[in-house]
Amino acid sequence: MMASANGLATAHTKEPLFSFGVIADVQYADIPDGHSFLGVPRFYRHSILVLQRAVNQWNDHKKLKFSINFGDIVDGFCPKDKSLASVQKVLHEFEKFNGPIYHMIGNHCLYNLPRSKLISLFKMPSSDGHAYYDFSPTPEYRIIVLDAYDFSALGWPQDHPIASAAMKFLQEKNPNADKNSPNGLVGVARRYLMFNGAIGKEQLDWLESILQESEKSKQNVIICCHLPLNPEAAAPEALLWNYEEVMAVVHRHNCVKVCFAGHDHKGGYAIDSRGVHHRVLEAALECPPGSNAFGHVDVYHDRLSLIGSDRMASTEMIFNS
Ligand SMILES: Nc1ccn([C@@H]2O[C@H](COP(=O)(O)O)[C@@H](O)[C@H]2O)c(=O)n1
Ligand SMILES: O=P(O)(O)OC[C@H](O)CO
Repeated sequence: MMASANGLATAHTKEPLFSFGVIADVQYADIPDGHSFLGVPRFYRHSILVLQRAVNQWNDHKKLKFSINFGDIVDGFCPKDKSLASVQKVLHEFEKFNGPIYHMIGNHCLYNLPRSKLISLFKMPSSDGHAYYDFSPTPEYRIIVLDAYDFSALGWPQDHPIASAAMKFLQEKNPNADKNSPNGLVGVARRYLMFNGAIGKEQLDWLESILQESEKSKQNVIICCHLPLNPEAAAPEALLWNYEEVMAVVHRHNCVKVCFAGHDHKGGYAIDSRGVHHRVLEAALECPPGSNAFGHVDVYHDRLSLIGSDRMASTEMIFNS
């Protein structure tokens, strides 16, 4: 709390260093409403209206430096002859935002289009065809966007060595005939599902080098990944296969303050044993007509403040050090 001129205590009157918009799991498709495997309603046509309202609010805010889309812009039930047009339709809505949009690849994106096509449609600022990248919006901060499907059975041609290795890995971890079924798997082992994936060795090395650089430059780091990295913040079925390996890299350094994710549509929040905040964002797809799930993040030296609309909970994330 701070003392104000009229003597009343007011919280956080300082201007943020910068602010950015967030939205997750739009999963648009021009198909009737449905539900998840577990019976949660999904509103495939309405979700693009949520995105439109997000972009309007982001533009009205006037001071957002950029926005981040946490993946799954089109649903896997989208008829495959409509995949490209549907992805383009959603991207067209994002393009109405008065600033850059940073995208990431989700499993539903990969049910629709190959990763190479998505990387070019999303205009990812990565070199040599990777779907992971980083950028620094102000000297004090760096944002890292991870590719959760780098090592995955999705999105690579079926005869690609990564697809074969990922299928072999899943065979070893999940004995079910349906590799999307967690039946019989216990606790966090329920994450070994085909709709999840992992950060490959090269990407892990890249993450390590970026975190070393950030630490040297005294930058705070925000990690964004379609798949959650913390079991307290998400259902075990939603976790990145090698979340422990990624968090071991993160915890070797002191610079990562917050990890954001999508994928687990109900959303979640936890602070891990090392003080890193994990915020899983509520999905646009599961907003009943007229409701919303998007927000913006105000970034300060010592904290992040997520201001959510409606179904997206607001969260104050104060750093340890
Ligand atoms: N508990 C579960 C959850 C999912 N599955 C399988 O995954 C597919 C996709 O699930 P959604 O939640 O996105 O609908 C679903 O069709 C099932 O094959 C499962 O087996 N058990
Ligand atoms: O977005 P989906 O359809 O892959 O669903 C993901 C699950 O909610 C993860 O538990």
